[in-house]
Amino acid sequence: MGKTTVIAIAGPSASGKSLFASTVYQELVAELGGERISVLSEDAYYRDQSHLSLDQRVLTNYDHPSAFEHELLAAHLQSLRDGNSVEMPQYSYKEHTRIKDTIPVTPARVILVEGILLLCDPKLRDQFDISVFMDTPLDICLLRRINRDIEMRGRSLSSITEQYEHYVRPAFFEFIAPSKQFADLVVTRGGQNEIAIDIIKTKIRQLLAE
Ligand SMILES: Nc1ncnc2c1ncn2[C@@H]1O[C@H](COP(=O)(O)OP(=O)(O)O)[C@@H](O)[C@H]1O
Ligand SMILES: Nc1ccn([C@@H]2O[C@H](COP(=O)(O)O)[C@@H](O)[C@H]2O)c(=O)n1
Repeated sequence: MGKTTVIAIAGPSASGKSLFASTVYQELVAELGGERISVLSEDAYYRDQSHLSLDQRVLTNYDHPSAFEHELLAAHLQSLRDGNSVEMPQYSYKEHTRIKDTIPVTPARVILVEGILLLCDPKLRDQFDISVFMDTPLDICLLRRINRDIEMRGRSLSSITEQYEHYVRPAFFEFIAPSKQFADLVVTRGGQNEIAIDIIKTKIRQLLAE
């Protein structure tokens, strides 16, 4: 296997990062097979809070860098670059903590990693060869987050709007928007921007052909 290339996909919550990463991954796996591409999620590296009660866990600010174990994500990316498999944690948005199971991730020629604060952290930025920022307007993100969090994450409308006002929106202006400067490619509209998906797929095909 040649040198590993890590592609980061960052941007606000519900901007389409997961959809973008999974579309690129699934379309390339259908075309080329899955052995040479892996996907990681920053959300899997939210800190374990199993020592706290559920009432205490809901008080955490999940949009602040301190909520993530970025050291572990950076270490896992380095291990994958070094040719070693890692056990990626799994996270429950309903329980607000990690679950016991992990997912084995094998070293791959191309690693896609997606998450809100990836480009804010210098030790993570050092691990990225290509960085993409999903520049979806914040009002569209909010509408998508409301639908997704009610359907997929077991949230009420009032809990979503309260969390959004106190934590999600402030973190966008303090951490996420300023991190756009570190992106190589800025993608408008979200996870269904077919031209942007095609550009990343073309780059990955080139890397896999080297
Ligand atoms: N371009 C788009 N058009 C319509 N819905 C979209 C688009 N991009 C993403 N979505 C939807 O918005 C929600 C949030 O997208 P997701 O990929 O989970 O965002 P993120 O990973 O950035 O939080 C999901 O339900 C997804 O299907
Ligand atoms: N227990 C948690 C953990 C995280 N969140 C929110 O998830 C967002 C990041 O994930 P995306 O898929 O939306 O990028 C982040 O904005 C957190 O507020 C949560 O609500 N509960």
